[in-house]
Amino acid sequence: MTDNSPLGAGATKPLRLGTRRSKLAMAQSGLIADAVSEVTGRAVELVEITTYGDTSREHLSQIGGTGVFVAALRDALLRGEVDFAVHSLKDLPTAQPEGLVLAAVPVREDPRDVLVARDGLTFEQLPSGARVGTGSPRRMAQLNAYARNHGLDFETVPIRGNVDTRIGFVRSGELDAVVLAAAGLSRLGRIGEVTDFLSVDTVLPAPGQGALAIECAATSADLAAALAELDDPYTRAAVTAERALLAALEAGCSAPVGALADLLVDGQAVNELRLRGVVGSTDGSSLVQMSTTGPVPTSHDDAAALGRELASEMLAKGAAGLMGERAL
Ligand SMILES: NCc1[nH]cc(CCC(=O)O)c1CC(=O)O
Repeated sequence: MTDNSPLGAGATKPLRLGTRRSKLAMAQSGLIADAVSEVTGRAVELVEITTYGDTSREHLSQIGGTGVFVAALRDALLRGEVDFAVHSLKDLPTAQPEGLVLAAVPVREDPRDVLVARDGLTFEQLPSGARVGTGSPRRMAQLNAYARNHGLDFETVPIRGNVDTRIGFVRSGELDAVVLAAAGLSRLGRIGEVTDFLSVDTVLPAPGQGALAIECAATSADLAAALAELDDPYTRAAVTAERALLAALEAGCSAPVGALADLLVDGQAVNELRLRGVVGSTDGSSLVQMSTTGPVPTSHDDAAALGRELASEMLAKGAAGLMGERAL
């Protein structure tokens, strides 16, 4: 049964980790490669796979948003060209494809968004007319809503590109600031360039932000079991709730939806999971922001139920109307 499985008896070749070629993907894959090598006792080699998202200059919203970076990696997994893959969980479509399993969700990094601004500027210090780059409708909606509510008048500017490109807009003086995920910068060793960490009360991160997903073929049961040693049950529960919220809103990864689940700790005991969600129009003129709590989930279904529950409350408050506004 395990004859041609990657961890089967007699298998001696390195495990093949399919990865995008971007610096961020390589950094993430490198970290997981080391961890997998440790739990399996096997060498891991990186196999570079180019995706349409890596070569296209179009805006993500135009090429379909959800999953453009992921499809090629998944095809390689399903064809058996690689044994496993590492994704940024926030880029992963919520539907789990037939034939693949989410073998592990390791401990999440800092989920927050951050500002990289010229001259060390913090968010509150952005001057009137400052140009703040982000390609994310979620970030735009929340930044613009905050500006409206606090009398700030910076301008959000749609951009795309990898981390180097985006920070480059600030270094060249084209933009005053850009907004990025802390986790990506941290994995690239560039967290020192952050000039402000945005409170999640101001900008709620994308569902799954800061977490990685390790995926393999469902037929590689022994590999999936070994990878599961890298799973963190709390991170898994949190991102399951966040992604169930996203799915129930019928929104994709480029929709203006933020979600963050975290554990509420009372004394020493972890006793509740809180889930916060936000949907907004990209100009920030309307925002549906809600929160719920439930017992710490002990199953995938319980975690997902919390997400669905909050989604239906948000839909009752008009969330669907805001998500129609997909354009940058
Ligand atoms: N959309 C691209 C993307 N996908 C994952 C990360 C960062 C790492 C993470 O959130 O886990 C980034 C860059 C960013 O948003 O700044």
